[in-house]
Amino acid sequence: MYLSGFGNEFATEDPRCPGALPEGQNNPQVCPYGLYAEQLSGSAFTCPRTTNKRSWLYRIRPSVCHKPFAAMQHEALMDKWDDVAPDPNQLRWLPFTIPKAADGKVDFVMGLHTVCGAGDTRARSGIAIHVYTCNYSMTDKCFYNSDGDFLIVPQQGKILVTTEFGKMMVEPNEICVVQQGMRFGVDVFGETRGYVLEVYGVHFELPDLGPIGANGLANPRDFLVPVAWYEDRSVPGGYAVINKYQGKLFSSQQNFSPFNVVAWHGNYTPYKYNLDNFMVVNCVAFDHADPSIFTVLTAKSARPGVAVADFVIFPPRWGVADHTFRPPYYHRNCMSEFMGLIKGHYEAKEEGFLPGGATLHSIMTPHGPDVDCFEKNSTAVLKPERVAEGTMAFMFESSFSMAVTQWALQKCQRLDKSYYTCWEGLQTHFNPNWKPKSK
Ligand SMILES: O=C(O)Cc1cc(O)ccc1O
Ligand SMILES: [Fe+2]
Repeated sequence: MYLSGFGNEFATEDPRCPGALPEGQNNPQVCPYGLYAEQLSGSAFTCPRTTNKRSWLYRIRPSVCHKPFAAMQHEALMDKWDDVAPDPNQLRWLPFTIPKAADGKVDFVMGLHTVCGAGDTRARSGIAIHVYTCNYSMTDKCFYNSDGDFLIVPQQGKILVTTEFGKMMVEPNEICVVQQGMRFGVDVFGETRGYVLEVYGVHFELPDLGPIGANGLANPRDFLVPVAWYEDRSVPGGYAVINKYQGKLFSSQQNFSPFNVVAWHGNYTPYKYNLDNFMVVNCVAFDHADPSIFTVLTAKSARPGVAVADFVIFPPRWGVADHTFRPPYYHRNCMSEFMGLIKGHYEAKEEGFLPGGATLHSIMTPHGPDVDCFEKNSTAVLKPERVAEGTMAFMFESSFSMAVTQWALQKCQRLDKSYYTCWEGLQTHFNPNWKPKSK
């Protein structure tokens, strides 16, 4: 069961406790069912109404009942970018390795590895891109991020995301967003892998549609929000609340489940979205449109039109452009482009870029179709054609210049050193005697 709509004001009660939401006020002297009222603020109190975000949670015990936080070891999570040497090369990773259950239990939090990022969690400006590879459900353990929002892209294995707001089942080809501060746990059902885009200090929004009009791309009604669900469970052995704070992990113990919210209302929530619902808009005449037409969500910077990060997808669609080289053009970009593949293959590179792998084309690093793609599409008969059928590639595009972690460059051992060779065979076709066709 889900509520629907992007950024709506929602109100939901676990059906076991009708009337749990106070009527007409947020802070009654005594809340219904003897619950505690707790506000979770996702924006400054004074933000304009259009960007003001907060929710009221009515819970069995408030979040403040916990033992002190202590630092935890986690070597693969990073937010310090200065101790890695810059590398402007085109980078490609083979599918990131998922730990086998026989080699040890790894849950979502312990399976998070930072690939690249930029900025500063303390200055509240920047991004990080992580992958998660795990084989075990978080047990008597939840996580929350003080540094920013997580946009989670499952690639292999569905994940059951239990949050303070309720539960979301998120399958590959769906995404979910868990915003700053929201506590959540992840259950897995086998070997599991996915990608995470973290943004510090901003939230994701639907992009403006401009001349497209009132409808299209990701429609607000297709965003799903969990309904209230609680468990009144004491955990005498200790329940671990893990916090990412200024890039480091901390753990604190409490003796009850944090998923004890009986009812909540507000507009600051986790949500999920099925990528099949994306209404693709594209060129129906000639030329290749820029990939911004495929933006699902954007985290805006203060500069008009410049995103901290965009989440862009390359969904199945028709290719119909006349007298056009239809695949992506060769280009250099003032933005960083990190790409991942959920399933199938990517139209600019049929080989080498595999589901569960990734590429990074950094600021002004040239890239584009490989040799096969160029040759094939330079001579193809241009009839209407299904493009990217059965596939789903995506891009995290950012205005930040990102550092790549030691883990991603070396430790993970998935960097494909031969990536550059996919362009080496591009021949010159230059013919100085070429003449325009007489009309
Ligand atoms: O580099 C890429 O493959 C992503 C991309 C796709 C596209 O259609 C146009 C520009 C672009 O950066
Ligand atoms: Fe690109």
